[in-house]
Amino acid sequence: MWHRLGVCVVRRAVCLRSLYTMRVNTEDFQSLFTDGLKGLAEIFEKHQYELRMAGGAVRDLLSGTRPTDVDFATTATPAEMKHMFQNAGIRMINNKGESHGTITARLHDENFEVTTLRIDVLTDGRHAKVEYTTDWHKDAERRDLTINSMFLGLDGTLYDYFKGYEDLQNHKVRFVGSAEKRIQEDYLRILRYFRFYGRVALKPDDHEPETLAAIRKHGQGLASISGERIWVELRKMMVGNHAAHLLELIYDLELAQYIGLPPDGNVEEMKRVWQNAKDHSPKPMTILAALFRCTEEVEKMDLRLKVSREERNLALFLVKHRRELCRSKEDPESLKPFTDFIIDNRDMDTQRVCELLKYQGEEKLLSELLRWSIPRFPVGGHDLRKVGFTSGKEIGATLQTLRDVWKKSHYQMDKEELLSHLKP
Ligand SMILES: Nc1ccn([C@@H]2O[C@H](COP(=O)(O)OP(=O)(O)OP(=O)(O)O)[C@@H](O)[C@H]2O)c(=O)n1
Ligand SMILES: [Mg+2]
Repeated sequence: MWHRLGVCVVRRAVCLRSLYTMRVNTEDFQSLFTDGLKGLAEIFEKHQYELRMAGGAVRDLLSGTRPTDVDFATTATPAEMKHMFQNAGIRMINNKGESHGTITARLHDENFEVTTLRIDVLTDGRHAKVEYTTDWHKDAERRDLTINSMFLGLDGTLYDYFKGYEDLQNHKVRFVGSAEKRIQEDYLRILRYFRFYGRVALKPDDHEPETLAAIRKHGQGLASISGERIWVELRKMMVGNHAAHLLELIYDLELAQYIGLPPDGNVEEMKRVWQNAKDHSPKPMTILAALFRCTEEVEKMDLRLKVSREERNLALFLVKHRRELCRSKEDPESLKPFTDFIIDNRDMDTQRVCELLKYQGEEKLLSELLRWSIPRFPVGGHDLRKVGFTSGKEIGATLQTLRDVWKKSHYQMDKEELLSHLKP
């Protein structure tokens, strides 16, 4: 499979502190060389600082996907970079990253984030105090997973200090060195592990026992991580492979309570819902909603994770309506209970009901609803005034009656037909 992707063009194994190098020259790699990147490469070369792609982008390129954003690493310090960019008249933006070694340069309308190689000298599970280095191996060593610890030179040379490429080929997710140590440096890495497992592993439940033991041992550390960061990871995990297995594992490892999920979540229901929905790109919240037994649990989760208003409303909607808003026993093929519900609740978007159908595993009704568009009720207050109604209260009540008639007609009746209902 890897050869098909055209990754291995030249292989040269160089034994240098167990460094394994080879050349990458895929179309995706070549396509990254925009005028901006060429300019960036030139200026680093001119000043004889090394510049390599780092982390996630290298992982993505080696697994045959074009990275959405590329982080760069360099031997130049932030001060050296600033000096170099200033002299070359290159604009730098948002200097917020500078304190942890990142400079963002803007070339040909493109931003390039370049981070100085570093060692984490002090970590508290959330933040790190860093020291700059020119040692690539040391920078790789402080990264979370072997598959995220590789660098790629702009000439295509892969620098792989911890067998990340081998792990990627074997679909293995492993921490760099000691899992316990890496986790204690940043507890969010527990969720990152799950997220990347969903991306890389072929089957569920193929974890290294030591990794799971380390996660179980340090799970409580997640309590100190901000809800926003947790939700970013959890949401990405939910759209990857093996999401139900990973959520169940979160329960088995007793992590749920630290990340805003109900400690006694309904895991069996969640697994059922995942089976129902997995082929229909369910929203993360559609699957999570199955864990909640009542709306109070949704509120608690929201307090911790600060999900978007839309996500919160979806969870509340599913928990409230998952049982009673369902296909009718008499006419199971009919979409009508669902479309009536949408018509009755004018602020209800069709999407939310689509998520409900995914939750319930109603494939056929789902594809029908996706093709359905909300019909417009053809009568307004002014129409009733025209035919002699004056009292607002009466107009309101009559409109409601006409709405019911219209619904019974499967939204087929036009204005004239509906108004004719008013006449004796
Ligand atoms: N808690 C973390 C977060 C990040 N990293 C390192 O920083 C790189 C960049 O981090 P980030 O952009 O957050 O993740 P990516 O791996 O690039 O994944 P994505 O594709 O989601 O951006 C990672 O590859 C990894 O080497 C880490 O070691 N520990
Ligand atoms: Mg990234």
